[in-house]
Amino acid sequence: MGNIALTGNSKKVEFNPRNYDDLIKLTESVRKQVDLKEVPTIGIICGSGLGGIGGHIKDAQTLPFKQIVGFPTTSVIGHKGNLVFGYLGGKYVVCLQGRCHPYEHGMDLALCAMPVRLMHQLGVETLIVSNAAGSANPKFNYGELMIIKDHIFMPGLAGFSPLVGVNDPRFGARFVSLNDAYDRQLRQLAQTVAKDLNIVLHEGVYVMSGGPQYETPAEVVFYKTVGVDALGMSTCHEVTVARQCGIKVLGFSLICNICNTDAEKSVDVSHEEVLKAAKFSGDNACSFVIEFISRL
Ligand SMILES: O=P(O)(O)O[C@@H]1C[C@H](O)[C@@H](CO)O1
Ligand code: HPA
Repeated sequence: MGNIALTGNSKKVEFNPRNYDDLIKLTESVRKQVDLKEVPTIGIICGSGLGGIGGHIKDAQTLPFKQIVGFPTTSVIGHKGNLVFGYLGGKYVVCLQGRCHPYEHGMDLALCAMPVRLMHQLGVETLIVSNAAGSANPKFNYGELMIIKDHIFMPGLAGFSPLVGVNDPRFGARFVSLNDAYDRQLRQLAQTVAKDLNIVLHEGVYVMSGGPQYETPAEVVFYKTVGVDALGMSTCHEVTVARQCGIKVLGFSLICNICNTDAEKSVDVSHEEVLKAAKFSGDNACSFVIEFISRL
């Protein structure tokens, strides 16, 4: 997998993630730096520690985020910060090997969801989005996978939506329906694939907190009470933008820790633990994604 040399203008240029023309310029700069073999109709976003998915891509061309003027950076360990193009499960894909979290970028949700708009410009029609998450469901075990059937977007509910601000209609509708945000047919296919691969696959509700702090036991109880199964700090802003562009979404969480609901118990959660779980179950996640793509 070779890196692509920086071409073009290295001068600092203003980039406004809410400006459609800026998105087109950024897309052109990606096209200039990659020799696209086909239209990538499938996009993948790798969650914490799940970048190994990108490592399975054949005939890969890798473009580091930092070589794309305007692209937000990622500083979180377990997120390499590359766009990888190539073949996975026999299909031509674009993979975000690592993501930009809103807590790293002053809660600029539009900036952090911009890579989804880029994928759309490049031709993506189906997005597979993944994350590492804590579990609030006693039936879920460490290292298992959960398909997201619905989400609660806490920052979005509090006014931090990537769609806040003047809407250029070229991005999509002003008011976006998030019914069926996680495509039912894709979820059914995911269940079939997991069964055939003998992988445990739950289905449940994912909540995105702003982070970067993990939840208190009282917050975990609160989330459990409102029907949350998995807790994380990403994904919902990306899915919101994907739905605005009309991209179909499959989302899944890798359960990396079991969330504590008892303030009398001392239970630490750490990013190291999260990465350990991702390493432990990363192979399952990779096989699942590859097989899923091959059946699309
Ligand atoms: O990118 P994801 O959502 O997988 O990252 C999770 C949430 C936090 O960024 C971090 C916490 O350990 O991992
Ligand atoms: N809470 C929020 N985000 C997370 C967690 C968690 O318990 N585990 C991994 N990402």
